[in-house]
Order: sequence, then C-alpha cells, then structure tokens
Amino acid sequence: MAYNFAEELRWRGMIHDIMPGTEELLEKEVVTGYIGFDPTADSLHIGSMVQIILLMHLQRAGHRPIALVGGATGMIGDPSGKSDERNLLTQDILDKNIAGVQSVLSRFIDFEKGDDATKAVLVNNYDWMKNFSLIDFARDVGKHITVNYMMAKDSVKKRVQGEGEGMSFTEFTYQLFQGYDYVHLYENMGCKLQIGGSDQWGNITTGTELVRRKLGGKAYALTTPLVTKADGTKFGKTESGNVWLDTDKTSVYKFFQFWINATDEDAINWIKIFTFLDKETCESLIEEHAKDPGYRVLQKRLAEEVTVMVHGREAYDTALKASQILFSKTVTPEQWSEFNQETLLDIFEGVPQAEIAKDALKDGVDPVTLMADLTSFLPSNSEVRRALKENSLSINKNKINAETVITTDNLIAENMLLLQRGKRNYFLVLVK
Ligand SMILES: N[C@@H](Cc1ccc(O)cc1)C(=O)O
Repeated sequence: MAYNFAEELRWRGMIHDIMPGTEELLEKEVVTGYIGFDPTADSLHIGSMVQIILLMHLQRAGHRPIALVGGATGMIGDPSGKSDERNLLTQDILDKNIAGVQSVLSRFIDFEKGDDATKAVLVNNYDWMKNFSLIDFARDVGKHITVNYMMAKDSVKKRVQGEGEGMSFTEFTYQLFQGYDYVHLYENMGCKLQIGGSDQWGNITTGTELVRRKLGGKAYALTTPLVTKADGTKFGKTESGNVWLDTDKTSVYKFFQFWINATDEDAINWIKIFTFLDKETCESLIEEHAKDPGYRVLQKRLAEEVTVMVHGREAYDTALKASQILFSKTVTPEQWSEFNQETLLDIFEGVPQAEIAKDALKDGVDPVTLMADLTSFLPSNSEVRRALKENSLSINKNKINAETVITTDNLIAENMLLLQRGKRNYFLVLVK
C-alpha cells in the first residue's frame, strides 16, 4: 500500500467520524470506496473539493475510488443539512448538471488510467434506479428498514419536530435511495467504504444497515468535518457568491484571490486539507509563517498549490502576475499584453468605469479632454491641469504630462485604458 489512508487523513484533520474496523480494513486489503455527488448545479464549487481530494487520496493510497453522480438521487433531493423542502429540478436542468459534474470530476480523477485493481470508476445511480419498480423497491429495500429507524436520523428529526413546513414523503425516502446505492455497489463492485461530509453520516449508515440486513455483509463509513472559517462565516463563499471550479463561473484570478486572502488561522488548516504537501512540508511552512506572518508564506503556497491543481500552472502564473499589477509602479505594454479583458475587469472590479467611442481617439486626445470631457474621471479641466502639475496622473500605470497624446495605440486588452491619480485612485475606460 502506497500510504496509510486513514493515518494520512487524521494528521490532515480530515476525519470527523469513522466506523470501527474501517482503519483495519484499509490496512488489510485494497478497498473500493465511493463518494456520491448530486447534480444540484452544473458545476462543483470548492465545498466539494474536499470530497474530490479524498477520492484522490484513496487512489494514491493504493485503493480503488468510485465517483458516483446522483442522476437518480438528484431527482429526489437530499434533506441532510437542509432546513426546508427544496423544489424538484427539471429533467433538462438535471441533464445539464450531470454533464457538468461529470466533467469537473474527470478533470481531477483519471477514469482511464491505472491497473484494474485501483482504476477509478465513474458511475451514475440513475443506471440502476431507472428500472426499479415501486413495488420492487417497497419489497426489496423498504422492508428492511423501519420508519422508526429512518425517523431517528438528524435530517428527518429536525424537519419533523421543527416549526417548519414538515417534510415530503419524497425527501423522507432519500436515505433509502442512497442506502440502496451502497447495497448495489457492495454487491456489484465489492465496494466496502463510503465517504462523505459529516452531514452524510445518516445516509451512509442507512446504507451500511441495509447491506447488513439485506446481504448479511459488512460495509464501512468515514466522514469528514465540514470545512469552517475561523470567523464563523460560510466556507467557499465570497461577496460575489460561491467559488466554483469552472472558469466560466469563477475566473482563475478570483479563485486565486480566495485562497491568497485566507486568514492565518484558516490557512493553517487549509494547507493540510486542500494540498497534497506532506506533513513535514506543511509543518515547516506553518513554522516559517509564524515567524513572519506579514509575508504570508502560507497563503502564497496554499493559493499556488490549489490554483495549479485546479487550473494548471500557466493560469496560476497569470493570476499571480495579475494580482501584482495593483502594486506595481509601472507596467510595460509587453506586460499588459499578457492579460485579457476578463482578467483586467476582475482585477479592477469595483473601480468606476466609463465607455467612450473608439472614434474619439482616432486623431489622439490630450489628458484634459480624456479625463474631464470624455469621461468623468476628474471633475473639471482645471483639476486635470492641477494633477498634471503635481505629476500624479498615469495611464496604464505610466506617468503622463500635459503633452501626452492618447490614441488607440495606448489601448490595453484591446479596448481599455486605465486612468490613475496618485496611488489608489483608479478609473477604467472601455473603448467601444
Ligand atoms: N447525498 C449526497 C450525494 C450522494 C448521492 C448518492 C449516493 O449514493 C451517495 C451520495 C449529497 O447530497 O452530497
């Protein structure tokens, strides 16, 4: 075995609950283990990254990972950790989501490579649920579990005793669907371990219970703690919403920013959870960080490791350079040419903007016209002149003077100009 899976997860702080015997099993044999992902959105966000990383650890440790996409369970809706009944997703949306989730998973886990014993497998529970008749399901699955047992689960108890709207029969049955998946994978693929976030313990143990009662078998469970932030706010969210693993939803720059902005406390935990750096490396980084927190060595390494893993080295390099632009005194045209419009809009998010016509630059304009007439960067012509005298105006991070003529040759990312007064006062001109 390449390394001890449970031991590895333990020092990384990634075990919340583990069923007795699981560790021994992992030491004894090559274990097939699975994690399920419901297609509730057309991509996965960084909240799901822990589970993806677990599948990767499982494989690196010499075991066989199964990634399950919940084509069937996605049609039902998991009540775990939810205080309210959710709307059903339409088939169109589900199809789109399933494709999105599968494509994200395939970016991290190679379902083609490896010897048969440890080759990763991608399955969709719709394949074995679609022809299950209601009568068969009631007889073959429902009969093995009492309603009393199902009611005792947190996900159900809260909704039945709570003040809310109660719970539909649909969501109540969810644990049987997930439980049956485990039975199916146990029987057909020799799967003996299910992993999930801590909110999945109830569903997973319904599965191990079904395996026991229906097949007389022994199946195991392991859950991970929910990733938290030291300040109590929800992990994985920024003001602009979820941090997704797809660039069309969250740009590489914003993704990088999320990690680089981690607090010291969070970075200490996250470096162990979200990177594959070994124990010694993590510990020495934490030590180095403690000596000079201002240098943010932990955040820098965390952002590098995670961004490279998710988006590749090249995209990371660009994001890093982009994040340095705000702090650089001058930026050459060659340097600007590395960034596209999207990245520049990300870097300068929140900076006031104006649109001007390309024609206006055809014969060149002087700073006063550009900054006070064509745009409202500065309030008046005299203000522009005063700023010019102070030598505090720049365009694209290069100082200008009263004689400067601005033409279309000055455009960066094809249609932008970055106006600046002093250090921090920016204005973005979009030339159409
Ligand atoms: N219920 C899990 C997803 C899942 C679906 C089917 C399974 O068999 C296992 C897990 C979740 O919401 O995260």
